[in-house]
Amino acid sequence: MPRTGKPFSVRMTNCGPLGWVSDRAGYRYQATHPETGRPWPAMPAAARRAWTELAGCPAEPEACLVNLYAPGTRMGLHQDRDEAEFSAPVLSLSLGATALFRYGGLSRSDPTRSVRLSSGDALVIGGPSRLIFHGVDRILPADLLAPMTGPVLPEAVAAGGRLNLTLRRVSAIRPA
Ligand SMILES: O=C(O)CCC(=O)C(=O)O
Ligand SMILES: [Fe+2]
Repeated sequence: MPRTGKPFSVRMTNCGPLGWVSDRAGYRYQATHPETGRPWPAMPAAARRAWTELAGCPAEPEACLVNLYAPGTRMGLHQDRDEAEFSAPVLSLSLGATALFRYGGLSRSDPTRSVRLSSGDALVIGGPSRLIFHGVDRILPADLLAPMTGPVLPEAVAAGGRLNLTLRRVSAIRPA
């Protein structure tokens, strides 16, 4: 995290041409993994397809942030504003355990509501809502989940964990 250098409780990685990274210096997008110096892996085809079908944005997504929530982890209320192009939405895809997702308005002090994001849910944060405050209050215990059929998560995700993919356009879209 900026200033402290401590890790977030939510584990993160990226795929696609650009990845969102944070360290003592702050937050930024970059084309390579900060430790290995290697490019991020390609975005899964299913995620790119979801962008084409749901984002309503002709430009390609450039970054896919992968958040891994172990049971007991959360993400504080924040805005996604490290991108240079706010006309493109953030497309969020949820897998695994259900999250209690909180969202409010364009000011931190605006009233908030919460909604459950379950495995397979897609959420578009865009248009006039592109800069709303949002976060994850908690990951619901597995016994509250609807029964899931088949393996939905990689083995590396602990039981009761959640994966969230956010696809983003990072750089300004050039007029055609
Ligand atoms: O995990 C989620 O549903 C939200 C993730 C998020 O807000 C972010 O990565 O910026
Ligand atoms: Fe966010």
